[in-house]
Amino acid sequence: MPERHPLTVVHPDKDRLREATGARIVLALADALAERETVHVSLTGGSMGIAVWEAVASSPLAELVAWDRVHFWWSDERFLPTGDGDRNAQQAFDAFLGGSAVPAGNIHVMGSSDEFPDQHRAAEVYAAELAEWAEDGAAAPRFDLTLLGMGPDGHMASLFPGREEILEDDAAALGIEDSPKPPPGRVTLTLPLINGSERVWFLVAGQDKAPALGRVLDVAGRAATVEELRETPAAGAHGIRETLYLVTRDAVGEAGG
Ligand SMILES: O=C1O[C@H](COP(=O)(O)O)[C@@H](O)[C@H](O)[C@H]1O
Repeated sequence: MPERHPLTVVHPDKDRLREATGARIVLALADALAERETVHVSLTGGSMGIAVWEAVASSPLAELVAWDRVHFWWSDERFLPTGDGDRNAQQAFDAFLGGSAVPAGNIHVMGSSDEFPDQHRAAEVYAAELAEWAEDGAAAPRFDLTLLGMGPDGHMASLFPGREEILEDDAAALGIEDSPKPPPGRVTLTLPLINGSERVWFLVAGQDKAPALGRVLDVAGRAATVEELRETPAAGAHGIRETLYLVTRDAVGEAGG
């Protein structure tokens, strides 16, 4: 197993986290595009997961990126009708994608409740779309960058604590029922899929997340045990090349934020 060298970058507050991460995203994409023709990014929802794309939208650096060569995917989605303001894709569209030069064909949204009978079918179809873009028989394209949020309960994507979905090692995507965070129906990528990413960046802000983030950082340099994964699913995610925890001061239990 390759060694992990996670890095935590502490920002004074949410505004600085948003601005710094917006710039970091643009530079990482520009670097990745210098290495290969097509770059794949996996987005997350949540407060910081959307705010950083507002920062990209207003960044003068954004012109460094050939947006027509970047593909967008999601680590999870709320199973709601197309256009619902609570859908992660809709929020990303409003924050950045809608006003960007990214072609519609590069935007791979997870299925919505007006298109599919249930979230399980939406997950199967998303897994098939991922496989279409994979190289060499893999389950998905290699994500150059995966952004993740984390809830105060330690969930990431739609992989929640105290449940078995975090241990799924076969499917690429899963339908989730009875999510403890609304809405109850969701679609999520699985942990092995997320861990196939070159870079995984967690965006974590707020004092309420300090206990869960503490547990994640305790195991960040090694593989989490099954018990640790069940208690804090976010503790299982890491990138092949890089794992970054981009956090606010209060999220690591310091004053401020
Ligand atoms: O519901 C969700 O929550 C998490 C975390 O959101 P946050 O607002 O606490 O940062 C998010 O990462 C996930 O994509 C979303 O569906």
